[in-house]
Amino acid sequence: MQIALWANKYDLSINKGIERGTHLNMARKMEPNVICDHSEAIWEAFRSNEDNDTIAYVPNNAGYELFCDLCLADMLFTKGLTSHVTFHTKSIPSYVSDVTKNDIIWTIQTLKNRGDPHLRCLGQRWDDYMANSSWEIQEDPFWHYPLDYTYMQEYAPELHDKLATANLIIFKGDLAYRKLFGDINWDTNIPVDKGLRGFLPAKLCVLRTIKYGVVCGISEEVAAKCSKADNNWKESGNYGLIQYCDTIYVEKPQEELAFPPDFEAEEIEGLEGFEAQQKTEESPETPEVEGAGDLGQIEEPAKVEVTEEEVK
Ligand SMILES: O=P(O)(O)OC[C@@]1(O)O[C@H](CO)[C@@H](O)[C@@H]1O
Repeated sequence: MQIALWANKYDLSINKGIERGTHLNMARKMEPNVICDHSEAIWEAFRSNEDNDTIAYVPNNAGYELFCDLCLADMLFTKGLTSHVTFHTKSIPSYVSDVTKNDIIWTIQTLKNRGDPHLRCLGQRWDDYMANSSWEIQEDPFWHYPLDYTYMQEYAPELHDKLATANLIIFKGDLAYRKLFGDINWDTNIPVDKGLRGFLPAKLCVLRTIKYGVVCGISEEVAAKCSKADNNWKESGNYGLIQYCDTIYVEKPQEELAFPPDFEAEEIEGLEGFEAQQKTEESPETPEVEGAGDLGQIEEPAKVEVTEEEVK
């Protein structure tokens, strides 16, 4: 999970420089910077499931982050912790590197044709999982609507119902975090279930490096330690969260929010014309890039002294 978490550093905005083979080392180095770690509860959710072991995976950036997400899904699948994975993708990217269905297909096909036998083997295995429907990809335009996820049930009920069939939903990345927690400037110590404001189609977890000010589930003490270690801790991408929720917070404060979206369902449906237009445009073939797969230069992060008890 930590490997998939720290792969979230590699969005196009902070990936600079080229350095080979450093992701595992980086994930090890960054371990103390996971300032909220609900991994045990997540593993327990995998272990305790009785009749439903489907996982819904909501990936974030294409490229190296997606590769790590596929590796995590592969590990859960091959270890028997799930027998089915649905990858939920945006129909069109909100941010240039957001994963689409084509990115997953392209990644798998590219791996299948690599010279490296390990990568080829992964590509072949994932292609087989797709072919026998153990893995599937489901696109939905809701993911790129300007709506936080509390609006899913109303504006994308089928997507909500599909997520509700999962034992666990894995959300990746900063943007998903903002949409989960409504882009609200919460006090960091607001409990995760409260921040979700009733959005809980199934048990969920989020793997996110913090790149923006929305943070929940962190005690005041831990937040103070982070600020002391790094003034820029909410934007640097050097602090990580592995958070879990399986309890519905009943009170719905949605009406009290200052900025409810100011448009009707028909206007959202109007987006369909735009999507149709996008689909008719041929996407250019992706060129073979020198050094593709290399990782970004890793800056030494400021370490935060947080005790094991504090991150749980
Ligand atoms: O979502 P990701 O890839 O982890 O984060 C990339 C990012 O640019 O996208 C978000 C929305 O613009 C920002 O909060 C964030 O900095």
